[in-house]
Amino acid sequence: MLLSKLGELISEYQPSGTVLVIIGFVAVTHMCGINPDKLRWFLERSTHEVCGNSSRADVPPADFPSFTHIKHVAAPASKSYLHREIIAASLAGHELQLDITDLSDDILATYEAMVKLPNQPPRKNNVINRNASTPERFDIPSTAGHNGVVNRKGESERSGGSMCSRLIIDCKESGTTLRFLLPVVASLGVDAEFKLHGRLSDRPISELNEQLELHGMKITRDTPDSLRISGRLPNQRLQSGEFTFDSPQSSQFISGLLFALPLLESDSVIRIRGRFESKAYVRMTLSVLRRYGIDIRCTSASDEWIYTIPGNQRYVGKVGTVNALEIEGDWSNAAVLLAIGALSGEQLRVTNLPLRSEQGDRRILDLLKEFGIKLRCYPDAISTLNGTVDIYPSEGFKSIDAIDASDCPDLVPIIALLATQARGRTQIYGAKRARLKESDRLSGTCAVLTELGADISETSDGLVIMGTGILSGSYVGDGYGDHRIIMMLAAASLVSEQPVRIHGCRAVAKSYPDFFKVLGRLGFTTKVLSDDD
Ligand SMILES: O=C(O)C1=C[C@@H](OP(=O)(O)O)[C@@H](O)[C@H](O)C1
Ligand SMILES: C=C(OP(=O)(O)O)C(=O)O
Repeated sequence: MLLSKLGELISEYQPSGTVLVIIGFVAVTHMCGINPDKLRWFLERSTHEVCGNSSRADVPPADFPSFTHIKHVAAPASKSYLHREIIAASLAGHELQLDITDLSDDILATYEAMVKLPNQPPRKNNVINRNASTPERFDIPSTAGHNGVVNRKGESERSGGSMCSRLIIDCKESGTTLRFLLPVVASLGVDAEFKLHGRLSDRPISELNEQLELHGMKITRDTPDSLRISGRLPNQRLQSGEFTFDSPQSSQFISGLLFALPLLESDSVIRIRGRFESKAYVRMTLSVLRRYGIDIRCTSASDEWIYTIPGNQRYVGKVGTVNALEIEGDWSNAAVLLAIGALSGEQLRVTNLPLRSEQGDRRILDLLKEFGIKLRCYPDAISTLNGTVDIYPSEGFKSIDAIDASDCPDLVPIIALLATQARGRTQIYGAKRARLKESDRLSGTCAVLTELGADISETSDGLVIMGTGILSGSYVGDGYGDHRIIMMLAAASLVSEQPVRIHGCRAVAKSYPDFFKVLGRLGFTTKVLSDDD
């Protein structure tokens, strides 16, 4: 029996709250007439197998062109790059449009904020400009959270409202939106109130706030779900200078400042000492900034990193439309798709993957290989930046002694699931910050996999998993409302004897609104349950 026939996933979509949907995975062969992959095969002159982050030409594998019956799925656009691109394109002065079909909640939060912000710091007379004709004050409807409504095609509609001088930014549950836009707003000299939802009100922010306060800003937190920022003095904006962090709890503090500090009148320095985790995300920030003409110099020595940021810079970019097709694929979400391939016992092709990438979560490729999962990667013929990964049925997974997750914290839940299928003991360490996400992802992952029957335990900074193979427990719950745990649970249904029941699956919209639709296309079937089922 195929593993893929074992799993059954039951989920509840909100906000209806009463509708339960059963999703069972059945091995449905993908049927297609003219196969685009086959066509691409003929167009390609050569195939490359990519090892690590370097690529070498290779002869095509003997079984390579057998495309017709392969299930395939394209990775969605990278959420992290989308946030960055929207901010940079907007600061470059564009009338921002999004061309994205499956817009996630997090990206919507950043977009809605950026279309309301001026794109340049105030001029000497303190007039703030969104565009040439924008007045000094913002037109902000009084209903917080629903202003600047954006349809999913990306057109901004303002619903009218009163004039007030404080901008409302609804971050939803997006840490990136909050931590990137706090410094950006401060650099633009805008008084703003950030609305925080779900776990975002508990996630670390004080280290960034302290630095902003040391540089001319006043931050008030009257309630946990709201944070206000303004200049300490009237019309004061963020002051340049030295910003210091000791083992920062989030790299997003650094990325946010890197977006903001080039806009200040004088030069600044960011100095980081101690442990600097999730560094790959800062590299992503720097790569976007470079494309927008922003000059930042980095030096590092043992446990100190210094970013030197000249002031008075301007973002320069050509396009005002952020198009999902021009953003590289998301390795964090692709990791779940690749794991589904590995666990299903069938061949799966994941396309739209940047084989060379700054994304730390590209690490999943190396981890899959270390787990002993057979895969092949090859770049696209037209844009060699993009590539495809084929996952083949594998005999059995090998455990991995030690996985340092300090640069890829978002992979922790899905790695833990893969480790349950490996022969032996796998330890994940360096993942303390996984506790500081949409949920405590170490205890959440440990709890849900334990309920499913896995042998897993928590350490202070990671997880220890003894591979057991097929999981014989059962799970009913909301996956801690955490998109990454919910997606991992969906994948776990492939190796679980009992149904996996997830309430509130809508939480996946934080990063991957189409996730369950994609599962449907891959052969998972859905069934609506009544409350009595
Ligand atoms: O900058 C980014 O895009 C992100 C940085 C990481 O956060 P930390 O730096 O807080 O680890 C990551 O977990 C998050 O999902 C996205
Ligand atoms: C932690 C995440 O995002 P953010 O920090 O932007 O909320 C995530 O997407 O897993």
